[in-house]
Amino acid sequence: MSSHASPADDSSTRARKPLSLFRLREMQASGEKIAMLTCYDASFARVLDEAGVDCLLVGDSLGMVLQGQASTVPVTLDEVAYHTRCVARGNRTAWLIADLPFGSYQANREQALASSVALMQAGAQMVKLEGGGWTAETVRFLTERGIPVCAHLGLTPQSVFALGGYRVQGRSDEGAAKLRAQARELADAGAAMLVLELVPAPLAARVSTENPQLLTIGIGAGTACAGQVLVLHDMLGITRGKLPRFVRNFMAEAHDVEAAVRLYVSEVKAGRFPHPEHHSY
Ligand SMILES: Nc1nc(=O)c2c([nH]1)NC[C@@H]1CN(c3ccc(C(=O)N[C@@H](CCC(=O)O)C(=O)O)cc3)CN21
Ligand SMILES: CC(C)C(=O)C(=O)O
Ligand SMILES: [Mg+2]
Repeated sequence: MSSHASPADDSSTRARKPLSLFRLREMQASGEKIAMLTCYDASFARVLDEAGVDCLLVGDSLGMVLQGQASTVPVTLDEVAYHTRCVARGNRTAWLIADLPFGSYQANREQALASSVALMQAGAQMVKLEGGGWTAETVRFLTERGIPVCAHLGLTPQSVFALGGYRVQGRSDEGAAKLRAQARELADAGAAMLVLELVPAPLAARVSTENPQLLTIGIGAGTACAGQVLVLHDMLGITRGKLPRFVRNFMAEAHDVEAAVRLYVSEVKAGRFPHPEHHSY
């Protein structure tokens, strides 16, 4: 093989090896940002994978963007499993994460295990659950049984009715200290990844440096996390109504969906998204 790469051999078009937790940790160690998007079907999975998205999240946001519900609370395990099977068929190399929906893991550790098994058997490689404190025991139970877990702190939408709205979390000193303690507990319990949603950028930065064993993924959490995530329909400009400030419409700067997704990936990798002023708190 020639060492001179032809255009067709360029790294952006060359078939990529499937991502692993090991590879994601290498990326974090080398400072390469992780680009994640939500994904709910096979067609988008193929496009996102080919565009270089590192992680696909079958988010329970599907309840809002696909089903038209007012929150993620009505989403069922069967629905997430169905969309996970769809995404798994279209995906080739991206790391595939599925959300445990509301009510599928809160009862006890055994319920969380059964729900996680259903999502893993649907094709997920990692499950995500919301909240801190009581969840640490569940995270330990799952990780000890071979299930990679992503935790989720800050704005946890399944608790929207308890939180009183989609609001920035961890703004007070007490709130920030609590979130930091919960992140540490989740890391100690074996969580490999942590989504930080709608938290002040300095707090997300602090959690990231305090827990090097966690792959932190920010959404409205500033630039310091190991990676970023957005809801696919938001970054493609499809979502109607008032959008969170952390959203950027990449379709407005691109001629087709794949180009918009490629732009998102390159902006995340270059540290140009999120913009500290426009997309952070
Ligand atoms: N389409 C979509 N995008 C999302 O990012 C998303 C969902 N759906 N569904 C589940 C949750 C809900 N999310 C939300 C919803 C609203 C705000 C919001 O209105 N934020 C305001 C106020 C923040 C504040 O200052 O307290 C903002 O300007 O960002 C944020 C996150 C994030 N998730
Ligand atoms: C926004 C991400 C983190 C999520 O949990 C979802 O899409 O459900
Ligand atoms: Mg979710």
